[in-house]
Amino acid sequence: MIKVVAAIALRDGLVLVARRALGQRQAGLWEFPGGKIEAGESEAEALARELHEELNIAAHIGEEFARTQHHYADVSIELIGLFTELPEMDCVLSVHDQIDWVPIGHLAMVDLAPADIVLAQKLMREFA
Ligand SMILES: Nc1nc2c([nH]c(=O)n2[C@@H]2O[C@H](COP(=O)(O)OP(=O)(O)OP(=O)(O)O)[C@@H](O)[C@H]2O)c(=O)[nH]1
Repeated sequence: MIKVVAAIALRDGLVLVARRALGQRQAGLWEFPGGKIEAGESEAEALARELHEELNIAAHIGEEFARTQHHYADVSIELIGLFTELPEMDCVLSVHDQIDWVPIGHLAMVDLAPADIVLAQKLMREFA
């Protein structure tokens, strides 16, 4: 089971999603940005590192929102969503080709990675 941390960034009823670029696993699908936890890292440290690597931003990582497990054909992941505050600055994309702030209530219409659907449903229940 691979542990993956993902940013749940909320602002004025919107949530941040990012689209995986061509050449990535699950290319074209949207996700909450983040990545795998490396040896010796806490969940928050891993997410801060990933957001710096992927979006070139220094984020403040907060409490856990939710965690869920998903079994893909070739890999099983535990996806851990952590509330994240992003600075008001432009992101520089590397593994994504687009980012968007979408109304939380519209998450059902976003083409999300399958593992993310449980988190999206909880966001819609609690914040939409
Ligand atoms: N970051 C992220 N990964 C997700 C989400 N949902 C989901 O199924 N995943 C999957 O979890 C895995 C995380 O991999 P990643 O590619 O983002 O992580 P990483 O940067 O550490 O990977 P790498 O250095 O091995 O390329 C991928 O298989 C990705 O498709 C999500 O919301 N955020």
